[in-house]
Amino acid sequence: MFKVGDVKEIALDDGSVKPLKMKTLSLKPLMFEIPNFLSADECAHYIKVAKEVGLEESLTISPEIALQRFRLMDINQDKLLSMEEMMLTIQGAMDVFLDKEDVLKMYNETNFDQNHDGSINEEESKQFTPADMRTYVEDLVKDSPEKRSRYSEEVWLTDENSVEDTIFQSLKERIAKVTQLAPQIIKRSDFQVLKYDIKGHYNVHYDSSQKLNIAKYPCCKHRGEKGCRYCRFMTVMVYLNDVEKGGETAFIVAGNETVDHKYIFLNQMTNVYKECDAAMLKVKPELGKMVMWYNHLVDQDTNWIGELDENSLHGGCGVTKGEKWIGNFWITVSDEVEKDLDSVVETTKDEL
Ligand SMILES: O=C(O)CCC(=O)C(=O)O
Ligand SMILES: [Fe+2]
Repeated sequence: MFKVGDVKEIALDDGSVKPLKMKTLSLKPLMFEIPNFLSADECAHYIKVAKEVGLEESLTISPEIALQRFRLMDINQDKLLSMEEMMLTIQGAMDVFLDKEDVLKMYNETNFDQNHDGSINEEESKQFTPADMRTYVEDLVKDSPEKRSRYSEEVWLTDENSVEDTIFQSLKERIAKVTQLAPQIIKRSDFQVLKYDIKGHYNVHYDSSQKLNIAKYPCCKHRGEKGCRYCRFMTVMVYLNDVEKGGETAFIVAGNETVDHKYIFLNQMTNVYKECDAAMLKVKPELGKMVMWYNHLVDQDTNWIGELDENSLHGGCGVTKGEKWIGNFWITVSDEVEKDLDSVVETTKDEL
């Protein structure tokens, strides 16, 4: 039905003269781009509102969880933590991507590697605590934010802080039109503005959650809710400015037949700050351009949100000149199409 490279015209009913041009970028994940989805004025508007509401640093792993996760990863179980294993330990616990030189420097500046052989044996591992290592790594990334898994600032634009904002309301209508989803589903999704400075980036991740233990972890109704999983069926992302250099969005395994997570992890392929060029598909940030993709496959029985699409792994490459602003619209649904359709009816009733 879709073919990579195909362009489909979508006429808007809002008086726009030109139809939008939607190009298919990939089938795995199913992904499209629409240039000039937002005008320069609209982009400037979101940047202004984001600044007014106030941006905050984007976080990944909280310091408490980092401490819990610090179990030394002796992958080959030889009771010795090699350089690579130490790099993966720090990555898994703190979402920080060190290279060999950084680990050697850490060993030189601390007493972790007492016999100076470049690895940590059982005896040495008992001489320091996870907290010692965390303190060292936290200090290191203060000056080297490019080693973090994510370096950006963000703000959420919600109906509370933006309900009067007609530009924001019209964006939702436009998204409903191009995604062909009910406006009410779009309405309860989340919109976030992100800013990246130089060295800003976001290493590889999924925007949604795996469909494990559905009964135990139902779809979250609200962002930040605990004990649930993200059901972000689609991501709609708009670039709000032209980036002088860098800042592409990288889909590292787009179009691949299989996705080997172990290989990706062990080879540090998730580090798009360093490995951006290795990605299968890269999208260049351009003012007003929108990209949208499905984070999930379609369930054959329900015709609604299915398994996570493993090919949707992606990240934001490092900004090397200028700054980068984007808007993310996460289309959030529930597991059951009936529930979603009911809520559509409910919301419509509320509005009458
Ligand atoms: O900055 C980008 O290009 C990607 C951002 C992203 O993946 C996210 O915010 O979830
Ligand atoms: Fe993302």
